[in-house]
Amino acid sequence: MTGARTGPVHDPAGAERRARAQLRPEHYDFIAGGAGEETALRENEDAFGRLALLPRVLRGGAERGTRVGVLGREWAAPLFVSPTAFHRLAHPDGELATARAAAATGTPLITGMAATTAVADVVAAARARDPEAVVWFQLYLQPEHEVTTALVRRAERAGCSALVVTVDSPVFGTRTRDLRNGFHDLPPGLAAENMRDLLPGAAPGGTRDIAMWPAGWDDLRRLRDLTDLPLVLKGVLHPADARTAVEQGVDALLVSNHGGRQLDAAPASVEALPAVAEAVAGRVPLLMDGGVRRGSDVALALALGAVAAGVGRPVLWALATGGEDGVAQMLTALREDFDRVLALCGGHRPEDLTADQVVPRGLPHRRPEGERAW
Ligand SMILES: Cc1cc2nc3c(=O)[nH]c(=O)nc-3n(C[C@H](O)[C@H](O)[C@H](O)COP(=O)(O)O)c2cc1C
Ligand SMILES: CC(C)CC(=O)C(=O)O
Repeated sequence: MTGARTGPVHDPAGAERRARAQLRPEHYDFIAGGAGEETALRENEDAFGRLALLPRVLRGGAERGTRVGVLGREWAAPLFVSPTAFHRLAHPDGELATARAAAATGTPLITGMAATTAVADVVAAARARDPEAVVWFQLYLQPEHEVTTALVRRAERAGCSALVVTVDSPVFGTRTRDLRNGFHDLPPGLAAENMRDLLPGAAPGGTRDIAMWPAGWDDLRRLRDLTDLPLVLKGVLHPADARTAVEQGVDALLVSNHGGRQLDAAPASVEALPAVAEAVAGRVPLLMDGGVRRGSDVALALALGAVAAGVGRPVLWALATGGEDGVAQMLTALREDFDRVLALCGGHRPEDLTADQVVPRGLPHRRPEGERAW
């Protein structure tokens, strides 16, 4: 059979099940959980399930490629690793394993401020695999400007090529599972390493060290003056905010409901994407994350206006069960799955996917007068 599948099998549900069996229950819950009743969390995946892709046919066999350009760099595929906290909860090698796997597969990595490995070590691990590896740093603006400044300098010195400012977190979302489990602090030996020596008092130990704080557009302007790195705003869902962000000179947007961990009443990320894409009208690149589990999810996100889609939890499940190799296999399988979906949609390049190829599942609601559905 020509073109039959040979690579690693992509099995998102199985990966989570296997990871759950490995992890301490409160750590599994921290990763898997969302805010409130976990509606936004569920909706991220369900919303993709409500969308179908209309394939185009007879478009010929021009050479196919998955590369995309983002902020002046070529990415191997329209796929990146979203920032998630505390990778050493999932595996002793933590962020180092994730960074190596991302670099080895040509996948850009957004490393988190709440990492259990210092950003300099994360970037070094990635660059040891690929000197050209793309690593961005995710930042929560901090109430003390000096702390924000110190974090930005750490990211710059480490060699990160963009700052991803998470703006959906004026306060912490209600993490129902963490409250039930009493999970607030990292186990002994683990710390939010990027915060080391930035706060008075004890060594950094958990979620309490990272302030989620109601920053404003003024604070963003202050950050703009602080650094020449491109700024990406993460967590924008309202088209008016997207417009303001573009006017303020932001370099890219990451449309996200934070994996359903902040506002539980928020729409699924993919549902918010079309209005943001319309507001931005191509002036800056749009990234998205939330519920991306398979190649067709990436394709749907691209068709609706994103240039690339990110994965959060799938990375942690793969890390928990397989360390660096597990993450590399997952990223490879996801890229191959996307490549196949692209081909099946009649596309040769990611940009070939267009909004007219996205249709809601189910019978059409409106039919010409008097016409029967069957
Ligand atoms: C365990 C965990 C920790 C996270 N930590 C952060 C973080 O520190 N900063 C941030 O901007 N987003 C954080 N996120 C949100 C992710 O960046 C991303 O938006 C989300 O996980 C994407 O959804 P997915 O998990 O369905 O792929 C976290 C998500 C999870 C699951
Ligand atoms: C512990 C936080 C700093 C990170 C987190 O859980 C999140 O952003 O969802």
